[in-house]
Amino acid sequence: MSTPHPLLLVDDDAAFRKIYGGLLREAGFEVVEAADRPSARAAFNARDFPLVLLDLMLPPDGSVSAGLESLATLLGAKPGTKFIVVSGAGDTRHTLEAVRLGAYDFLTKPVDPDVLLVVVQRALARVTLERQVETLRTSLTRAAGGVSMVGQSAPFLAATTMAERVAASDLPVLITGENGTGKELLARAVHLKSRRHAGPFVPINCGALPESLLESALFGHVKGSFTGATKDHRGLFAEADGGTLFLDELGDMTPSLQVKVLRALETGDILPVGADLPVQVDVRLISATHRDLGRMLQEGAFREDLYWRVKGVEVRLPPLRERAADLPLLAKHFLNQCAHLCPDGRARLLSDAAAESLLAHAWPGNLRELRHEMQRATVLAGERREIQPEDLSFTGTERPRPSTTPGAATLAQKVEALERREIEDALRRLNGNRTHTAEALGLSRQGLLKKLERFGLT
Ligand SMILES: Nc1ncnc2c1ncn2[C@@H]1O[C@H](COP(=O)(O)OP(=O)(O)OP(=O)(O)O)[C@@H](O)[C@H]1O
Repeated sequence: MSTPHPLLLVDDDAAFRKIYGGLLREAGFEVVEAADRPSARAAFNARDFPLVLLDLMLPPDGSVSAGLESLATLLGAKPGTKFIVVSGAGDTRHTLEAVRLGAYDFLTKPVDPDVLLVVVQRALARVTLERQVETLRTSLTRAAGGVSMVGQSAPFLAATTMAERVAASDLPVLITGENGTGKELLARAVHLKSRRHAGPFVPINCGALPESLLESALFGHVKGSFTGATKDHRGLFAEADGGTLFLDELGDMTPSLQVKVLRALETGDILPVGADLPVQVDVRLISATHRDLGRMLQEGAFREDLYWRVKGVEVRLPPLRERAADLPLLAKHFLNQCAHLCPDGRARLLSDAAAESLLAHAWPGNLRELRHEMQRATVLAGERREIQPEDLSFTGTERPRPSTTPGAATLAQKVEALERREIEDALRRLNGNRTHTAEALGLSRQGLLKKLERFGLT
């Protein structure tokens, strides 16, 4: 992405700021200026500057010792920032002291413009490198145990930090968040960080099976207990013994099954369908839902006693639109994952324009949608090294054009045709009310509007 790097230029000499600020702007930096210590501190605290050019002798007092003290404070607050100290000729003792305190480099006035640019570029390269290392370190930490959860944004880190904290306990965990936000991946990470990590992790989607099948899948059955039960079946509670049972889409469970699950959790006993005697199991429960269980409680659609039993600790995974800062990182992660789809086996890169399109999109399908887009774009880019906006399905200029004809050839075209039909049907059913249609389809209103525009349904 071509956003200019922000740089803070702190000097009380207006002519110096004008000349060198202009030079740096010409070189592609976004330069923020400050003329005294208080305004420098305010600007520094207000945003993230990878680089600061700092004059030590600043108003209000002009004292070097106050300048050094303030350098130490600023460095303490954001140790990743690179400070380049600008001093007058003959000020060696103080510049060396500044370097000892942690300044990255120093320049002596009068500053040679070429030297300034070299020093600034070198410091910036250093910051970039250090940040990349930090990113890799974060994703490697999260990769421990085979689950790689990418992300550095504050809302994502709040969720994973909370999950890490509860992982070691045996408390039940309820993971909430929209579809595709990474709930199952987080559940696996919690399991792998728990004392049960060597035991089984058994996932089941409670919304994918009708009630009777789900009951027998969870609790097992004995041979002959119903037509088709030709042999004993242990059930997933029993399979998860000593490990973790992950109940995905818990909010989709019918009330009568909720009662049975509650009993199993309260007693640690499960009764296979058709069995006379219960079986004891030792299972940690992690559940997930994209539904608002609090509202379901009020509406009587979810049992309160089960709610408190499964909730233990609730971890909310933010939707992708709330973690835009993670988008470039995640896009790169998914592009790397599908490098094998490229003719040369090398991961495709995002052009600046494509990266901007990603940032402008609402991502109703969250990370799953992003992963799908990156796979699709990788294939469409073919021999091209960079992904362009037209490789993305939501830019409206993708190749090949979406088709709604029944004979549509590719999977992507068929999916799009289906999507369009579903939207048209829902709109008809709900008398064209877009808010209700978006709700019924599990989309944000903005997401629906984009699709309407893309499909020419506006
Ligand atoms: N932080 C992350 N880093 C990398 N990949 C991720 C991350 N979170 C999720 N993914 C990937 O995104 C996809 C969707 O994640 P996952 O299936 O865990 O979401 P979910 O919330 O359980 O979805 P659903 O609600 O539809 O069941 C998966 O391919 C998963 O590997």
